Amino acid sequence: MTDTGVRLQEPRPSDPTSLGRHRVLGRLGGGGMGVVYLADGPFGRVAVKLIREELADDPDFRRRFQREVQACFRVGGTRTARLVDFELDAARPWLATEFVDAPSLSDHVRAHGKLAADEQLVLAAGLAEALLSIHSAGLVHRDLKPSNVLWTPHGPKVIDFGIAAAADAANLTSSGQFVGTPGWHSPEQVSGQEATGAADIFAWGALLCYAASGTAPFGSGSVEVVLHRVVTGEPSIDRELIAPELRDLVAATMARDPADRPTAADLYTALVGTVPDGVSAPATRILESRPGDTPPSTPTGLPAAGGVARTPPWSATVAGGRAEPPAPARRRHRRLVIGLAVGAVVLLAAAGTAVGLLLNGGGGSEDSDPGEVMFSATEPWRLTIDDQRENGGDVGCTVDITELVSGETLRIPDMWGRKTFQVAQTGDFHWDVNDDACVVTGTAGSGEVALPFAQRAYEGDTLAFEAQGPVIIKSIKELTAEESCDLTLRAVDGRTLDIGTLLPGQNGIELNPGEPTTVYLAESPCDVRVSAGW
Ligand SMILES: Nc1ncnc2c1ncn2[C@@H]1O[C@H](COP(=O)(O)OP(=O)(O)OP(=O)(O)O)[C@@H](O)[C@H]1O
Repeated sequence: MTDTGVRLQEPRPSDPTSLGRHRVLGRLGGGGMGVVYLADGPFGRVAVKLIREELADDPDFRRRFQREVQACFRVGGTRTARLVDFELDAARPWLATEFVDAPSLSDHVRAHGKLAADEQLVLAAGLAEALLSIHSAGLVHRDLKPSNVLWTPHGPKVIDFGIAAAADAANLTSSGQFVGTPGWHSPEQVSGQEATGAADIFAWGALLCYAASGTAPFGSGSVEVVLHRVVTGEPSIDRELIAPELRDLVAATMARDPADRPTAADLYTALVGTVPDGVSAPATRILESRPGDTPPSTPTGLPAAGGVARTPPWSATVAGGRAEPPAPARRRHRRLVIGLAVGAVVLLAAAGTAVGLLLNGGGGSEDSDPGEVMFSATEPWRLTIDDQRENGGDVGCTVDITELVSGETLRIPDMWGRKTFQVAQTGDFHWDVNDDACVVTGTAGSGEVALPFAQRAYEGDTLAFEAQGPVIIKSIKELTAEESCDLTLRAVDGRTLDIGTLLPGQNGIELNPGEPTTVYLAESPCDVRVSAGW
C-alpha cells in the first residue's frame, strides 16, 4: 500500500529491478499497453510504464509511440501527470511519469459512491483544464476513462494521455479484439473513424455522468453490447443527479456529431469560477518530491505539476487576485518599469553573496499590507510563473517584480504556460500579476539536478547542476531543416559562460563552463537532454 492506500503489488521474479535510473518498488497494475511500476530514482517517485513485448516488436507502434511521447513532453499544466523520463530505444521502451499517490476515479467511486455536486464541479473544471493542456500540445487522449483519472484532494489528474494513439497505430483491433474499455469511447471512435479532440470531449461527458450517478452512461455488459449501445443508443443521463451548472454542458458534450460538441477551451471557459471555495476532496495527498530529487524544470519546493504546494518557511506563493496587491498609497518606492524580455531576468543578476533566502509569506512585515507577498533574497533564487489557463486565454501573464529598496520593477510580459527562471539579483522583492490565473512562486536556491537530465522546450531555465567539465546537449527529437536551437550556459550568478546553436543533423553540441562550477541552461527553445559526456 502507498500512503493513500493505493494498492501496490510485490514485484514478480520476472520483473525488472530497475528501469533506467528508476529502482522498481512494486507493481501498480497493468493494462493493454504494458505493466506500470512504482519506482524511485533521481526524480523521486515515478510511475513507469513498461511496454509489452509484442507491441515493442511492432515497428508501427514504435514509430508512433516515439512521436506521441515527444508530444507528451509538451503537455504542461497542473491537471496531467507530468512525463519526466523515458527510454524509447530499449528492447522494451518505457516512460516515467510523476507518481500521483491517489486512487483512480473508479476506485474512489467504488469505495465512496457518487460525487456530490461540488465535487462534480471540481472534476468537471479539472478535466476541462487537462484536456485543454493535452489538446494544446497537439495530442488527443483517446482513452479518457475513470481508471485514467486520479482523484486527488485538489481535484483530478489525468494519466496515460496520447499513448493510446500508438496502440491504434499497431492496429491492435485487427484481431477483432476491442482495445480499451467500452463505454467511454465516442461513437465515431467505435465506428473506426479518426479520433479528434471531440472524442475526448465525449469522454468528458461520459465521465461526469459516471461520477454523478456511479454508473456508466452506456451501462455494462459484454463488449459487443456496450459498443452497440454507444453507436446506436443514447447515453442514459440522469439530469437530476448532475450538478445544475453542468447539466447542459454534459448533454452538449455527448452529442452524436463531433462537430456539435464544445471544445476543451469552451468547457474550460464555461467552468472557470464555478468551483466553490473550500470544497474538500478525499483525504489523499500527492507525494512530495524531496529536495534535490526534483524533476527537470520543476523547482524544489513547488508543487510537482499541480501537486500539493508544500509550505516550507522559505516559500511564498501568490496567485493573482487571491492576494491583495499593495495599496498604491502604501508603496514606498518609485516604480520603474523596465521592458525587458523574459530571458533578461537573469541579466538583472547582481553577484550577491549567497547566505540564504528568507521569504516572508504575506503580511509578515509591519509595513506590508495584509495579503501582500514580499520576500528577501540573499542568494540566487528561482521564479516560476504559471499561466494556469494553458493557452486558453489570449492575454498571457504579465508579472511586475519590484525590488523594494531601489524601487526598480522588472516587467515580464506575455507569459503563457509555466516557466521557471533563475534570478541572480538579491534584495527585498514584491510582485504583482495581471490576472487571477497567474500563479507566481519564489523558491529558495537554484535547485539541483543530476546529470544527465531532460528539459522541455520553453519551460524556462533548468535547475542548477554541477558541471565538472564540458556538458553535452542533444535534441530529444530530430530537428527539421527549419529548426535550430540556441543554447546558453550560465553560472548561477548570472554570468554567461558559453553559447552555442544546435543545428539539424547534429548529434549534439558541447558547451564548456571553463572550470568546474554550478551552472544552468538558460531557456531552451527545444526539448533537450543534458549530459556530462557523449
Ligand atoms: N502517474 C501515475 N501515478 C499513479 N498511478 C498511476 C500512474 N500511472 C498509472 N498508474 C496506475 O497504474 C495502474 C495501471 O495503469 P494502466 O494505465 O496500465 O492501467 P489501465 O488504465 O487499467 O490500462 P490501459 O489503459 O492500458 O488499458 C492503474 O491502477 C493506474 O492508476
